Order: sequence, then C-alpha cells, then structure tokens
Amino acid sequence: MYHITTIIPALNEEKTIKNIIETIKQVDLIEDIIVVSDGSQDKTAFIAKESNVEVLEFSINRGKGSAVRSGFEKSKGNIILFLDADLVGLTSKHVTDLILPIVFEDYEMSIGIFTKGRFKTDLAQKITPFLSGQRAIKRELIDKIPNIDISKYGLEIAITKFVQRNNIRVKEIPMKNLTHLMKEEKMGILNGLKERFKMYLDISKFIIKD
Ligand SMILES: O=c1ccn([C@@H]2O[C@H](COP(=O)(O)OP(=O)(O)O)[C@@H](O)[C@H]2O)c(=O)[nH]1
Ligand SMILES: O=C(O)[C@@H](COP(=O)(O)O)O[C@H]1O[C@H](CO)[C@@H](O)[C@H](O)[C@H]1O
Repeated sequence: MYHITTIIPALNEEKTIKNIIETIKQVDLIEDIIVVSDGSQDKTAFIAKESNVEVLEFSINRGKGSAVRSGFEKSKGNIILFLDADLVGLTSKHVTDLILPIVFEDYEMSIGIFTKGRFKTDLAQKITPFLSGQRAIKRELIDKIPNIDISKYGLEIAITKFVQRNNIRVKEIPMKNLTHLMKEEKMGILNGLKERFKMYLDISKFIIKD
C-alpha cells in the first residue's frame, strides 16, 4: 500500500500558495499536505492554515533544505511529493504525472521539468533539470540522503548526487504550461539578485562537498 504526503517549503509565497494547495487537494491519491513556512513575513502560513492543511512555522528563515527536512520528519507517507510554493499553472495532471511512475512503475524518483510554460523558466530547467523542486520520491531514500537539513538551496544537488551514486531509477516528467515566479519577480530586482547569489553559493558548496 502507498501513502503519499506532499511537502511544500514556502518563504513568502502568499500569492501562489492557495492555488497550489487547492490543486493538490483535487488529487485523491494524495493523503496529506504539509506546508513549511520558512520564516515567512507575509500571509503564507495564515493562508495555508485557512486551507486546512498541516502547517509548520519557523519563526526565522532556516533555508529550503531545513524546511523540507522538518516537513519530512512530520510526514507519514511512504512516498513524498515535493512541490515548490511559487508554481503558476499547476494542474492535478501535473501532480498525478509525478506520482504514477513511483506507484505503478518501477521508478524510485520522478522529477518534473517545465516545458512550454515561459521561455526563461523553461530554459533554466532545460539547462539544469536536476535543480527542479518538483519531485516524487520514496521515503526510504530521503532517509538516506546526507545533509538535507543544512543544504539550503543545495538541497537539489544533495539529492542529485545521492541518486547518481546509488543508481536510483529516475523518470523525467515534462510539466507542460507550468512555470514559477522568479526571485526578481517576487522580491524585486535587487533583493532577487541577492537571493539568486545566495542560491548559487549554496549550490556551489554542495557541488564541491565530498
Ligand atoms: O530560504 C528559503 C528559500 C526558498 N524556500 C522555498 O523553496 C522553494 C524554491 O525556492 P525559490 O522559489 O527561491 O526557487 P525558485 O522557484 O525561484 O527556483 C519555494 O517554494 C520557496 O518559497 C524556502 O522554503 N526557504
Ligand atoms: O530554476 C532555477 O534555475 C532555479 C532558480 O529559479 P529562478 O531563477 O528564481 O526562476 O530554481 C531551481 O533551483 C533551486 C535551487 O536548486 C530550487 O530550490 C528550486 O526549486 C528550483 O526551481
């Protein structure tokens, strides 16, 4: 039997979080949803609570990896679905497409790749598909991935390294007409660029880490 928990790390995502939760709720295969508000200063946590899902609230920002790890510790699913909180255009089909290869095929992880959404975000995922925040993955694997809690934006690199080293079977899923808000769109040009620099630093640290 399978039990699927969705974990959504969210830092100041009040514009998009509600639609994402409502879309996931349409998918019967999903048992529960955990939103981890990672020090959000806006209404992210409030809106998620209004939608009647489990909400973990950090009083300060700890980073995406820590948010995901805390959500994972609270979760009960034997399959975990990770979705970012800033998706625009998410449909129940996208969600189902990510899950089915784990439930009914012989895959241990799926990874969603934007396509035909917006030029910039499609291009980013074409170049670095392994950075995608959209994945379904078996619980026992997440338990074995080192350093998730301290990874921040290096989370996806930590997962990718583990998957490559252990020959994990991964299926890439095209996610048509899906995009996300870019940092500069969410935070303004200056803060967005600062956050982007932080992200590249976290990613680089995890690339050179053993
Ligand atoms: O310190 C952070 C940074 C990001 N996020 C969340 O992690 C996901 C991916 O981050 P971001 O949106 O910055 O990446 P992008 O989607 O721009 O690639 C989003 O749901 C963010 O709200 C988080 O929980 N803590
Ligand atoms: O797509 C990308 O290049 C980056 C940055 O996205 P934006 O430039 O803010 O649209 O986003 C991905 O990488 C992050 C770090 O690994 C992940 O945390 C995000 O989930 C993912 O969307």
